[in-house]
Amino acid sequence: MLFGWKGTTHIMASANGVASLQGKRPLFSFGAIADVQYADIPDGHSFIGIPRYYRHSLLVLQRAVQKWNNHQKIKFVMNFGDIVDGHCPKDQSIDVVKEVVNEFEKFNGPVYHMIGNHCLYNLPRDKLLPLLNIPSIDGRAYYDFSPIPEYRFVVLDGYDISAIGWPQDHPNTLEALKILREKNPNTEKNSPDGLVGMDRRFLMYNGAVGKEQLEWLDGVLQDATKLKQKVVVCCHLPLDPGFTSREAILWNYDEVMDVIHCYNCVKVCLAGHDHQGGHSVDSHGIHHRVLEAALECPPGTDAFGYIDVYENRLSLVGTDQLQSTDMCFNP
Ligand SMILES: Nc1ccn([C@@H]2O[C@H](COP(=O)(O)O)[C@@H](O)[C@H]2O)c(=O)n1
Ligand SMILES: O=P(O)(O)OC[C@H](O)CO
Repeated sequence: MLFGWKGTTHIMASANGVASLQGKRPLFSFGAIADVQYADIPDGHSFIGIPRYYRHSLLVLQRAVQKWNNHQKIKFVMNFGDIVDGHCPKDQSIDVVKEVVNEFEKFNGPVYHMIGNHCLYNLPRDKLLPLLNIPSIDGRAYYDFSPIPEYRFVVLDGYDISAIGWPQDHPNTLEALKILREKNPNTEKNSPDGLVGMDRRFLMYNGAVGKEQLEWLDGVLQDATKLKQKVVVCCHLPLDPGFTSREAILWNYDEVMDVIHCYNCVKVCLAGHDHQGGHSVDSHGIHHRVLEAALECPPGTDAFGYIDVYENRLSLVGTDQLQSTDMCFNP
């Protein structure tokens, strides 16, 4: 990790950057929002007492869609997961997911969703993925797309190996439970108590990328390299421990980054889940930007943005809580 910031401490940086950021038109732009976690319930707070505004988050999303539509040059929108909160009454889950998806669909263009732990607390994969329009075989929720020939987006499924979302006897559930048993001795598998350093990520609300998905990722990056495409990797769970809470990272972030670091095509990794947000640049010059959560915006404030994509940088233009960030790289 070379530099970064977390929460409100912002360190300006231009590590592998570019002399002038002015004067060029973006190749394209896309909208971004994370952790809407809507539920029709009164305000509450996280386990450590951070306020959560379950109803207001839908208003944040509505204002986001309005802004993206008014902008007129937003090509698509990325939703970084956790569309609905785990506290949503379960008899409302399907309707609430539909309601939030419907708000996203008011955007005049494609919307790409990814799954988060809270989505999976509400619905199993076979119900959830069709509602989110995630193309899927056997419940897998990873995919890629290329908005222009020069760029490829890879959406990872961070709950591929997970104790939530798969049937209880599914091999992926069993593999996840084995990992949790080995790595987290607490009875409450969401508790990091007693876990040291990076081991604090072995919590039930996180997960891992499985072997098949890793092989798929390798193939996509090989192909992108052949096609001279730059790649943006998106995942609900952050992939870099630089300036992210250790309790929020993908279990096998190291294996995923080992694959990514075999190539030069990945320039930026984007994530949600760690609600306070952050930005780091890893040892290979890859930017990791974790987006601040819509759920934790006090009423009247926002956390969404859009990203202008250039040949040599991604420029995140944030609203209110979502900090603007320039991510420069060698093209
Ligand atoms: N230090 C912690 C943090 C969390 N937990 C457990 O995880 C659940 C989810 O936490 P949120 O902050 O996302 O609401 C929480 O209900 C606890 O069960 C914990 O044990 N210790
Ligand atoms: O979105 P939650 O409730 O799973 O919270 C995740 C934590 O913020 C990870 O640190």
